[in-house]
Amino acid sequence: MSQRTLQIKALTVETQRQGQRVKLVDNLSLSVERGKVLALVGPSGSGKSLTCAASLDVLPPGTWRKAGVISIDGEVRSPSSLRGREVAVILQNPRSAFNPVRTMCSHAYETLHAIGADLPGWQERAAMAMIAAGLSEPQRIFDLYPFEMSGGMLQRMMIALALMSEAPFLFADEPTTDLDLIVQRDILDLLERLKQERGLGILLVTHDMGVVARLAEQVAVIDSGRIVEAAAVSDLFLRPVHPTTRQLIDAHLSLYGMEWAA
Ligand SMILES: Nc1ncnc2c1ncn2[C@@H]1O[C@H](COP(=O)(O)OP(=O)(O)OP(=O)(O)O)[C@@H](O)[C@H]1O
Repeated sequence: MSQRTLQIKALTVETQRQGQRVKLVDNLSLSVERGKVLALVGPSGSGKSLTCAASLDVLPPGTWRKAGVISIDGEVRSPSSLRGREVAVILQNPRSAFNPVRTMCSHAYETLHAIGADLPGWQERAAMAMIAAGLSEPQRIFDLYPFEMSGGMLQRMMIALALMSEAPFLFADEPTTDLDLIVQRDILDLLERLKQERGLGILLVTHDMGVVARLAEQVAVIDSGRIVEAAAVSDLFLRPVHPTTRQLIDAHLSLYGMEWAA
């Protein structure tokens, strides 16, 4: 494992509202290690997705990165150079991430072409990634269009596209949100296996504390663009300090009919 740690330092993202500059992400720092999952949790609109987007230079129009440095093992990197090479991405709602008029084969080619890996044998590389992501019949799936696949299959395909790049880090933004419970469990199992077998370093964006408990070692809690608490998962569940953390855990416990032990 050559690259070990991806660091986001002092990231600030701004927008303009009624003539005023507003910070959407405020001086945020995170560290993602190979073979580990760091969960970035927080309420809706707290800045989770913008943190990922700013780190890869794909911010939406009307927002910009005001400050912040991304480095791998201490070497400063331009965010756009990381995308698809050092950092692969999977998103929620896989259906909207695919071009409806292109087959899976075409998507695989495009992914490999974008990183200069569209070399002879690219189809075998694509097929191996698809098998690793749990798509056991890659030759059949190559010919399918998105509308011919279930949400779970599409999420596996998105993970396969991420694996094709052989990037050491993965940003997974709400990867299970729109999937049914059984598929959610399968996708979380798959991410866990990829973390262990490939040593992927995963930044897992979620507001679901169940997903955090299942997959992450470390958690950073974000509220209004700022990290308000960071801890190992077990410590965070046992001794949450910040009110936002307590709210997230309370909501999770009440959803599943449980209460605090003390
Ligand atoms: N293009 C944009 N222009 C202006 N403000 C934006 C833009 N995109 C997002 N925002 C604002 O930035 C803040 C953070 O948004 P972000 O999408 O990062 O939140 P999030 O934590 O990922 O939320 P969710 O869990 O709902 O996906 C929100 O207040 C949102 O309204």
